[in-house]
Amino acid sequence: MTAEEAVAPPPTMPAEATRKAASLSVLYASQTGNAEWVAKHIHEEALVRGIKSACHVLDDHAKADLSGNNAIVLVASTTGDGDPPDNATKFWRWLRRAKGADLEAFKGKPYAVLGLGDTNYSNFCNTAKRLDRRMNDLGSIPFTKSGFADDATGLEAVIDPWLKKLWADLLTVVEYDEAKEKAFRENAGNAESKLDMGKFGVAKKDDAAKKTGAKTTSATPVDNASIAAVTAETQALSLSDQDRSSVANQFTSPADSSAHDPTPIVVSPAGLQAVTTLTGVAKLPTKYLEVERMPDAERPIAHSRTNYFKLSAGHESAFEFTAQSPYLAHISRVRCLTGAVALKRVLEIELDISGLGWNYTPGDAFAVVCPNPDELVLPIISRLGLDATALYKAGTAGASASQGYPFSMDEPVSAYEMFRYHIDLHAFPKKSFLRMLAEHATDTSEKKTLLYLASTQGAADYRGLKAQQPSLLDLLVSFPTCSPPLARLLESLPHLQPRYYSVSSSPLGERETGTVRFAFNVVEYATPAPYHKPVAGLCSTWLDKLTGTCTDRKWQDVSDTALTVPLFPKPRPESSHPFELPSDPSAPIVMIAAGTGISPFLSFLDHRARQLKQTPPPPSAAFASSWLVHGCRFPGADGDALYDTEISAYLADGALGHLTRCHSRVEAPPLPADAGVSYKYVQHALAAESVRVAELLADARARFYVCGSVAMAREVNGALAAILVSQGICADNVAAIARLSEMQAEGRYLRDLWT
Ligand SMILES: Cc1cc2nc3c(=O)[nH]c(=O)nc-3n(C[C@H](O)[C@H](O)[C@H](O)COP(=O)(O)O)c2cc1C
Repeated sequence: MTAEEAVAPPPTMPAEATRKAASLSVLYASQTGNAEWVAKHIHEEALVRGIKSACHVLDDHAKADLSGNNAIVLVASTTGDGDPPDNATKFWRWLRRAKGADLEAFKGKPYAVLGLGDTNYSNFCNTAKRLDRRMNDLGSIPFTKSGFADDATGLEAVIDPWLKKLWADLLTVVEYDEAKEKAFRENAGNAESKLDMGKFGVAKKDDAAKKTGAKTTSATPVDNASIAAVTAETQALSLSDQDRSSVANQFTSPADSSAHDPTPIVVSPAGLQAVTTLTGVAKLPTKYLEVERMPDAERPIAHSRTNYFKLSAGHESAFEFTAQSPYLAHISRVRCLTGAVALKRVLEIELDISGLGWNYTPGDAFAVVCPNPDELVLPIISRLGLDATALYKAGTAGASASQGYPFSMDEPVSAYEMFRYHIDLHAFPKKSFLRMLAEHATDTSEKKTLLYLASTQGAADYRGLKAQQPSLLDLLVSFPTCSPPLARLLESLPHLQPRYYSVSSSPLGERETGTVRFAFNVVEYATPAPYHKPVAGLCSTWLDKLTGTCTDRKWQDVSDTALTVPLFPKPRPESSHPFELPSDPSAPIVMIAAGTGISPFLSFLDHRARQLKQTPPPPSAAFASSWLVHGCRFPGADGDALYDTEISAYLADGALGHLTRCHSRVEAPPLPADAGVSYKYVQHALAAESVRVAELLADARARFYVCGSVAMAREVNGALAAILVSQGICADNVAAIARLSEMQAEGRYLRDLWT
């Protein structure tokens, strides 16, 4: 989809809507921080442009005074399987029930919608599209075209042009202070999107050149020759071909290098060499934050590490715990679910949550608030010339209270705490961030490279940058003369987001033992060729190290009671069809999973196994029509067929009716003794069992659950559609896909997916 196609048809403001709104309300719904970041920057820029603006998360819509004379900008992402983010669930509930004056308030209200989504998922930008429809139905009037940005191709391809148009259109519908708006425009050296590379003059002998031994240039004004010279520096600054191949060799064996070793980014010299003028250069982020170091105040790192989350107050109910104020759960046990031939280790951890008061349901999830590793945090702090223990207070320059901090700064925070607990150090660098870095690079060649990456001409290299997945440390190492002030970094970098995990245990067990279990892959991979940089998953690596890099298949008690995992329960989605067992225990269920996608199904099966031991137990045949289809790579004790022992017991006890195992890396898959037939991938198993699958698809009581990667879910969806056609239930593929969408809407086809 092109940026043009991602935008809805042009709106028409009726003639009567000529009175300008007195203020702006920016509302956002965001699961992992992208939409929040965009919304807060719209709000901050509005303030600087002299617009009376407030910014709130959708669940706090009451604070936005929607009944007032305001224009609304809505920025919303989509999560789950087309679901709204957790921080919009209360808003949807309110909107469904709202009547009278609450609904009247939307009539004639000017609004704009920006959606963030990912076309890898089937319900692209569903939240924003639903919001758009609802606002329209309520009589609100779009004052600019809706934008739908796609994470699969790069959010900025849509967001940047949408923002440009937003500002032009917004000023026609909302009052603003003309002097401030004029000052903003005049200060637009920052906002200039067309840059003559010559205006940066010549490269001077600088630290980078000294470091790399590169030649400096002297030609002025800058022409192609000097650009070429700059390129030579850039090349030296990055990696030569020889370096590149040695880096590649070095990183083909990730064990030899650490995922946190600083890695200079690679920029192709050819692109930079060709340009003399840059166009479409991203705007600088709005400056709004003032950060002050508190004199003679410091907090030792050791103190921060043991006490940081203890500063948060205790809570009465489980859902009062949040990312800022998490519950500290002790680790009781750990085990490794995979054997020696598995390509990825899968760990299961048991946590003591006896003090949390969380009555979870099988299929629920919780968030782990993981810190950044010290191997990254400390070099960044040192590279920026900051003192890790120094305490800082932040505020905004303007009188109006801003909510654009990367985290709550009501209390002083040390530099160490900011970088360890709050800032996402692996966030993909936005073009506006690169522009900001350019502003603070003293070396000409670094400045040019950064501006080039933030421009239209640098688009291919910018994509290359994405493929390299640079950390903040990688960027700072690649541009050694660049030292942005702390305030600019805090404005530009997104929050560190918690990571969500499905429970793999039953709440019936939790009530007995006060524990919850969850399973996860220890994420390790290398970036694509030619970079081959080792990457480690942030949270899974932290949990792995915390529990002593366990390889034992048997549960290991964790005796160190100081080891805690900060967490909070994920609120149940407002959706009427949560990922949970049907209330009728005899309703047929088909659970389709690959890898650790089996976790919520373990929770289902553990629950049913415990129910069978209760008095009175459910009827003996109650769970007979349950079917688990699970895909892994290698079977057996050495492989990664997770939970073999438990699943055999569930089959024997009657908690599970049927099992189909799929083994993708076995040429002629052996049939495990107790496991029925084996296939390569889960979609093959479904296709081979077409008749049975078709009966279940046609059974209004049956539920299909899918958990795992989006890629796997796409194949499963295709296989189910093909069965609907081949078994004569639907006339063609179009009808079959529509039938599956209906099943989703009815809660008969539930998916919990990740990319
Ligand atoms: C677990 C998960 C589920 C997602 N589900 C959808 C989806 O159903 N539809 C969609 O368009 N995008 C989906 N996305 C993509 C996000 O909407 C997209 O990455 C967006 O930039 C996230 O913005 P946020 O950080 O503000 O939440 C999903 C992303 C994740 C991680």
